[in-house]
Amino acid sequence: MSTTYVLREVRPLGGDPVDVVLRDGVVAQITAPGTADAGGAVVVEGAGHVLLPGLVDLHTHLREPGREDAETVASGTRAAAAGGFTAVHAMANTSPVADTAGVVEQVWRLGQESGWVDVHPIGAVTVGLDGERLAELGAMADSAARVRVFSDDGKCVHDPILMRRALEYVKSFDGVVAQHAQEPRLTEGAQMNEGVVSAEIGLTGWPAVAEEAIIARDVLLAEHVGSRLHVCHLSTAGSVEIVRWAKSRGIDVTAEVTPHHLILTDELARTYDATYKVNPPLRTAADVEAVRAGLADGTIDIVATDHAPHTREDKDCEWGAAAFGMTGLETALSVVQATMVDTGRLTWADVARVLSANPARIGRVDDRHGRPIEVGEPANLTLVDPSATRTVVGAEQVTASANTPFAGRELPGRVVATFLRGRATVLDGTPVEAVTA
Ligand SMILES: NC(=O)N[C@@H](CC(=O)O)C(=O)O
Ligand SMILES: [Zn+2]
Ligand SMILES: [Zn+2]
Repeated sequence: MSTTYVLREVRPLGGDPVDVVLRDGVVAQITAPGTADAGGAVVVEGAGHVLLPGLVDLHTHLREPGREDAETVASGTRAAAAGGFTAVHAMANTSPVADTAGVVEQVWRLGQESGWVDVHPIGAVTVGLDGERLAELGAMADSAARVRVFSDDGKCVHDPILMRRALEYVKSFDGVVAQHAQEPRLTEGAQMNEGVVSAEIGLTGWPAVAEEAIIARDVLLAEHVGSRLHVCHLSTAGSVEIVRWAKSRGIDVTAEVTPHHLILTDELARTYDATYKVNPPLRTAADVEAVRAGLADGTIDIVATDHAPHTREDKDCEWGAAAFGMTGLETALSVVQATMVDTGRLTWADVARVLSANPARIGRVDDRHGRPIEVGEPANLTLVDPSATRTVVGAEQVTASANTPFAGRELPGRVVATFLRGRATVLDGTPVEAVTA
């Protein structure tokens, strides 16, 4: 017998309060506030709390296999649940690279065993991420992991003929190529955004054009072959303009922005604290405004965390030697609330779209995730207290790594509870131990 939950006086998508009953893995009942029968059920008091579909991350680095010292599937998915997620797509830049059916099935199985969220492995586009030969995309698609998203993330598929072939290939199984848009020659030795700050502090710059040139090329390739393209972690005002133009032409492109690119700027590089070293780099305040506007008007489809855990040895060193990347699963929703909801640019219904329904659709897991909150739907849900505030402490994060850029910052909102198919993975803001699938 599974536990029945009554979510008392919660506000689905920020709307009017209702009671929501979860039983046998689904939303069993939605009734007037205070009226659901609590007999035999666990009651979660939710007055003022917003109920969202479980969040879906299209871009998570879980590091297993290969860098279990930074994160494992178990620790990363636990962090995901704490952040309100019920599904994550695990990037392929592991060791070995997830470029065969064997490796994606291994990650898929580890996800099943973890039980915190559904793990959907992303397959590499090229063998070993080396940009030279296409990986066995079809074998990964047909595997038990049912891969639909392919990416060499961490590296750009820069050879245009390989990119074209990949876009053509994924069409046969409704897949998508998620591009890490970085022209390699324009970014050799790059350490941060190219601009006023890089010139002043003397770090090698990563120019906006290196991102924009690849996105422009790829939307044209996607149009030419009639395929589906997804742009990872878009970060510049020019990139937003190109995607807006491509969509106006009917090109089948979707785009993501990370929480950190919605709030942080390259001014932080002046600290020389490598926590702020990330790829693509933090950009200018004008870029931050442009990506917020692009997210608000639908040019940017989703927020994806690009959760990139790294060990202290790889981050607590001089800027030039440090790894690129920052954690994000446990702060994503709060950053979206701070930058987009509390500023009046998105409603909670919009948040459900950009952090759940749209990523579920792009990753083709929308039969289970990103669903409307209705009777009979799978109970993949997250309950948020938007009036709470918290100060982020790196060492208190659930992820196995401490490289959060928000340490010491006060952020709004707190994930109170997360449910995966009606089972609580988080209650009272704390992961529920001993979960099994
Ligand atoms: N974002 C990063 O700075 N790093 C990512 C790779 C990537 O997303 O490009 C990583 O794997 O660490
Ligand atoms: Zn990337
Ligand atoms: Zn990434």
